Order: sequence, then C-alpha cells, then structure tokens
Amino acid sequence: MSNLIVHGGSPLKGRIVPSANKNAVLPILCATLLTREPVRLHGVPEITDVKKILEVFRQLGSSVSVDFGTGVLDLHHQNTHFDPAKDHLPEEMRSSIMLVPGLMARFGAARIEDDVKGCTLGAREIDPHVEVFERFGASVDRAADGLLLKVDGKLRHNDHWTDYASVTTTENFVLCAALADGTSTLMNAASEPHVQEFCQFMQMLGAKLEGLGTSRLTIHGVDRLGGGEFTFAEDFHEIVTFLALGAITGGDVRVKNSQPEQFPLIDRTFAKFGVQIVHEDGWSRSVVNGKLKVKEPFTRNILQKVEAAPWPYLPVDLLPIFVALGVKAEGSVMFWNKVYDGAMGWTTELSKFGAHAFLSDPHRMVTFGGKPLTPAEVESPYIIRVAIALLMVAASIPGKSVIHNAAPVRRAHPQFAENITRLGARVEWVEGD
Ligand SMILES: CC(=O)N[C@H]1[C@@H](OP(=O)(O)OP(=O)(O)OC[C@H]2O[C@@H](n3ccc(=O)[nH]c3=O)[C@H](O)[C@@H]2O)O[C@H](CO)[C@@H](O)[C@@H]1O
Ligand SMILES: C=C(OP(=O)(O)O)C(=O)O
Repeated sequence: MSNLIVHGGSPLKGRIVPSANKNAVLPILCATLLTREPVRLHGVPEITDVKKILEVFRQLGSSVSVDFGTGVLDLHHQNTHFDPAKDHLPEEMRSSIMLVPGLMARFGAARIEDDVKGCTLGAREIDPHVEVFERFGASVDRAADGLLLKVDGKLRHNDHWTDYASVTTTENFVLCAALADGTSTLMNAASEPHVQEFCQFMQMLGAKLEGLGTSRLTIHGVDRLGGGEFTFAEDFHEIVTFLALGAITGGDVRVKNSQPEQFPLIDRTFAKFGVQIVHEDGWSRSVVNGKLKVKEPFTRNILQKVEAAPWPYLPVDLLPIFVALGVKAEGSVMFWNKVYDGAMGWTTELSKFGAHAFLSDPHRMVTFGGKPLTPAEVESPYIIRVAIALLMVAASIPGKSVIHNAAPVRRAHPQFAENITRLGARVEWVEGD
C-alpha cells in the first residue's frame, strides 16, 4: 500500500506548471488505435493509467517510444495485432473501455473487462457503452471474465440520444462514428473541457466532426484517419488543486493557465469560501484576505451550496477539493453530487481530523467548517480526488498526518509529491501497511 506522510502547516508558495488532463490524455491514446499513421503527442504525463495503456499497446505489437522527461510520446500502430481470447485490456480504470472502438474498427473484435469501473464513486454503468457499440453494429456476448464484442465489416452509422451526458460514452460514440459508413449524430453529448480536447484531436486526425463543445455532435464517417502531432492543454483539475492548496495553507501559489475562459463558475465556487481567483498574463493565483470564511446566502432557510453535475456545471471530480476548503472555512456548505451515488462516504475520514462533515444522503454532504483540526491517520477510498482532498486538509494542519492508500493520486497527477514539495510542502511517499 502506498501512503503519503504529510508534515502540515507550511504555507505553499511559488509558481507551478500543471500537467495534462488524464481524462483528455486517455481517450486520445485510445483514439490513436484508429490510425495506421504515426502520431506524436507532447506533454504526456507519467501517470499509472497512461503507463497501463502504453503497456497494452506494446503487447499488441504497436511501436511505442516515450520520454516522460520531455513528455514526448511517439506511437505507431502499424504491426498491431489483437486476439480477444488472449489479449486482456487494463482493469481498475474507466478509460479501458475506450480501447473498444479502435479494436472493433481494426480487428472486428474487442473485449470489455469485468472491472472497468475506475474510481469507486458508485455505479459506473457500462450499459450506455454497450448500447452505443450495438448501435454501430456490434454483437455483445458475456464471457467468463468480461464481455466479447464482434462486428462484421464497417461500423454502421446511426443517430443516438443518450439517457444522460456521459463523458466516456460520448467519446466512444465519436470513436466509433469516425470510421463508420456514413453520418452519425449524438444528442445529449458531454462537453467537458477534456471531451472538447479529445474532439480537437479527432479533428486533427482527420475526423469530420461538427458541434464541438455542444450537446449535439455530428460525425461524417471517413475511410481512413491520418497521423500528426498534438500538444495537450493544462489540466483544470491540477490548476484547481494547486490554487486550493495555496488557499488552504495560507500561501501564495501561481499556476499556469492558458484557458481562464473555462473558469468563471470555478472562480465563483472558490469565492463561496472566501478565496478570490485572479487570472493575469496566462497565470492564475488564489488570494485569501484574512481567514477562509463561507459567504452567507441572502436567501433564508438555505445553506451555501456547491452543486456538481455534467459540464457546464461544476465538474464532479472537483467536489472533494471544495469539500476540503469547506471543512477549513468558517460556516456551513452543502455539497451536492448530482452524478454519483457513492462519492461522499468519506466523511468518517474527515472526522478523524476533528472536522465536522455530515453525510445527508448518498448525493449530499454538509460541512460545518472552521472547527479546530488536529493531525490524523486517515484511509483514502479508491478515489483520486478524495486522496488529494485528504492531503489538502492534512497540509493545512501543523503536525504529522498519514494518508493511507493514496496511490490513486498517481493515476492522474504526475510527480505530485515532488511538485508540492517544490512549493514548500513537507510530504513523502512511504510503502507500507
Ligand atoms: C476517464 C474519464 O473521463 N473519467 C471521467 C468520466 O467518467 P465516466 O465517463 O465513466 O462518467 P459518466 O459521465 O459516464 O458518468 C458516470 C456515472 O454517473 C451517472 N450519471 C452521469 C451523468 C448524468 O447526467 N447522470 C448520471 O446519472 C451514471 O450512473 C454514470 O454511470 O466522467 C466522470 C463525470 O464527469 C468523471 O467523474 C470521470 O473522472
Ligand atoms: C474518477 C476519475 O477517473 P476514472 O473515471 O478513471 O475513475 C477521475 O479522473 O477523477
């Protein structure tokens, strides 16, 4: 088990350049399977999920050359082979399911492993994915350790309207449609910044895609996709994490941010905790005047609230970061995760720090912030951003805390401990129980 030891109480200060967004990098890596031309990617982060996908590519005979020091990755799926009976896909990561379209388009077969659930946030449905694959002409059979998919000839174009705006289902629809035999449309498409970045990459490969960033995507299938070069944008999750770490430790952190136009709602959410975000010359910083304090609503009989849902709402993956601010800031806040039914069950861990957080129902938590906090040993669930949130709270409390089972951090945030150490944090990884 990987544990993070945190000696908290030091204000984090300095400048930092965030990495690429895992949730943009992974669908893009999966998309490269659709082309036989070379692809060069810049800014590829050294994270567990990326390494797992690259390992699969190597096993399938693709050419993979990566230098995590420079962030340059060269991929060439020329001599790639796939046997659904022998070749397994990565587990414990959601994006494994986005390897399916490339494999189906190329080999007429693919598999979905039993565990493609990723973070333990509640139900992570696969039915919307299966439905998409079936609409494109796949037959789906249950095997002992997963699902087997088969398709004869080209994928069949279709029009689809999903039950809800799912990030990876939208990406899978686009991946299937890119090489399908006609024009496909998707209604209720997700439009998160990482979905948009993925769609830009698809356009770079030569996909004919319209409606980028909207809830209606139209894709005209083409016979083949090309190669090319692509540079990843900065990850908004990392930007928010570093800004929040600056604010919660009473420091002064400046984060490179080339897309502040994505931030108005995020900035307003920070302001609810007394944190002002300033965007200047391609950098963002968090400013706290005095103490963290919850902004009281004018409406009677309600609490200040933070609601997370599919974009353009506040992204659910940012919610734990704001919960950490909620237990520090004086006042009460209700957090509402409109997407997941199992993402809030870590109030027990917060209480080990002396924090007061109440789980109202599977979707809602209330923090009563500003209580005196003491260092603690806590256990992170298998949820990347919760491990980060527990670390944030620990970093704000003088003394030694331990975050057990913090390895999920490595799924999304490269060199995280090293990066925040450079900002003045005292934190180290220890392997143990
Ligand atoms: C690899 C990747 O990109 N993972 C992200 C992706 O996962 P992923 O694509 O798996 O998430 P989905 O958008 O499909 O949503 C996950 C679950 O939430 C529920 N649901 C979702 C939307 C909705 O409007 N109503 C609803 O009920 C469904 O049960 C669904 O199974 O998007 C999630 C939501 O932003 C993020 O937490 C994950 O980090
Ligand atoms: C929940 C996340 O990832 P995954 O969907 O891969 O579990 C995340 O990136 O926060």
